[in-house]
Amino acid sequence: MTDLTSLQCKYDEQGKAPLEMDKIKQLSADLPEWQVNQDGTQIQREFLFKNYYHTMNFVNAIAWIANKEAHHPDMEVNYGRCLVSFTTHDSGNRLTINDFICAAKVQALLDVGSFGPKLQEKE
Ligand SMILES: C[C@H](O)[C@H](O)[C@H]1CNC2=NC(N)=NC(=O)C2=N1
Repeated sequence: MTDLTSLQCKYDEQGKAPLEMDKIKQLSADLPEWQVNQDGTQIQREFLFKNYYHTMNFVNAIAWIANKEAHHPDMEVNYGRCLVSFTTHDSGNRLTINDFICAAKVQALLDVGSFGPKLQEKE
């Protein structure tokens, strides 16, 4: 299967095409920690961090990805928590391939030392 992190968001017809449920299920198998909502319009994951500093470090990295890809998640940010939700507004708030590409890139941040599991453990 294609590694989603190796793809760039698409702004042609493919990037705007809402995904069918079969495709959503297939793509979300690569992102087991993320939840697709019941009607298949949003994918989200909650990330927990030790403190506000680490949370904001992560939020800033997500913002960098979002600006680079021109695809922006909703983020709910608390002291040690960030809820990241992707949907494609330009497609009537449906899921597109771009949501999965960006979710995979956010997920991959956890493999980087300065965002990794140690910083998500409570002190
Ligand atoms: C013009 C600009 O690229 C578009 O409005 C982009 C910006 N970021 C976006 N982010 C998300 N999540 N969905 C979109 O449809 C979207 N569209």
